[in-house]
Amino acid sequence: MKRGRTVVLGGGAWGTALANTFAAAGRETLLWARDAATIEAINSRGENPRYLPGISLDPTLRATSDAAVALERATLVLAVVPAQTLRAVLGSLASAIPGGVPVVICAKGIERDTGELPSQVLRSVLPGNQPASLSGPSFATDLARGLPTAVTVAAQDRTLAAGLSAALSTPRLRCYSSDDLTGVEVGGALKNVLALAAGAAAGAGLGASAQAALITRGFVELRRLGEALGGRSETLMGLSGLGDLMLTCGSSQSRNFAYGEALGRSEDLNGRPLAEGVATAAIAVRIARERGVDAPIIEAVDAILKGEQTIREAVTALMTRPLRHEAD
Ligand SMILES: NC(=O)C1=CN([C@@H]2O[C@H](COP(=O)(O)OP(=O)(O)OC[C@H]3O[C@@H](n4cnc5c(N)ncnc54)[C@H](O)[C@@H]3O)[C@@H](O)[C@H]2O)C=CC1
Ligand SMILES: O=C(CO)COP(=O)(O)O
Repeated sequence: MKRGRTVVLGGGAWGTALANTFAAAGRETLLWARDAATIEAINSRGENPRYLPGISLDPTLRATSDAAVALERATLVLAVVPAQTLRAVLGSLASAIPGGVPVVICAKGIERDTGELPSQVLRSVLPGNQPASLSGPSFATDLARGLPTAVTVAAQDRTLAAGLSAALSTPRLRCYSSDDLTGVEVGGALKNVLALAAGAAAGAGLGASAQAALITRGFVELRRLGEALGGRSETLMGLSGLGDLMLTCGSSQSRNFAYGEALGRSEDLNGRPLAEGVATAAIAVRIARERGVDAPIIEAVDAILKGEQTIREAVTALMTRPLRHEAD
């Protein structure tokens, strides 16, 4: 793949952390953001106090709100805005994104209104650009602090995926390539729903045993739904499925886990940071029903979020389901 300018769209926690990683590795990188104060803070003080407070960014990282100038010479674009805003953001930038340039989506979610995965959204908005997805266990604050991790970069075309993995890997970010775009996207989206469940169990004080049982059975649902949508089992067992599940279901550093925890403690949920799993839970339930996939934990998460069920009621319902063979 031709090496040139990487443009990261989105000045939130993950967009800033990724752009910072590439800049620190000496790659020509430009961060596009809409918030003037964020751009000013990155360019003049090397920090993003709103999304990555207390972290010093690489002095070479530059940010701009001028999409036309940023994207003019882009050879690679990363879309790092919330999944539910992806269509609007890409739509507004469509004329500035050069045709043929791969667009790597780093959002984790399923579009609530359509049931489309981020790559499907991209295909409908930017038919002249090949979609790819970057997903795996990777807290923005870890990466921004220079801590190492490994993720998966997927594209339908195996050669493109391998090229992207080489282009995006740095000494701190090891990118494995995959041609299972659907599996990688579904794994990243559904682990957020299960992190809400794990957080709610922790917040409600259900104990470590329940937590482990919930995550394990939740992972069965992630695999069932992922495979029903066309993802491969081994992908869902990889960094973007199991790997990210292990990370986000075990730490309050995850915004989804922390949201679930607050829910479990009956705390006020207004004004909390982004928790992608909330929107994804609703559409995942619809997709599971349409495809005849049994997903009781995902259903319970959605029902609790909608106030249709209490955590206590959900636990009783899950515990009294007909007994079954584990592997069925
Ligand atoms: N924060 C993390 O540790 C990780 C996040 N992700 C995923 O990355 C995606 C983005 O997450 P974060 O950056 O953490 O969220 P964030 O809440 O920190 O930032 C979101 C950014 O998107 C921007 N944005 C929202 N709507 C926009 C619009 N209409 N036009 C332009 N910009 C808009 C906001 O201004 C903000 O800069 C999510 O799907 C998340 O699941 C993936 C891996 C790690
Ligand atoms: O996806 C993530 C880590 O891999 C971040 O998870 P949260 O969005 O729950 O913070």
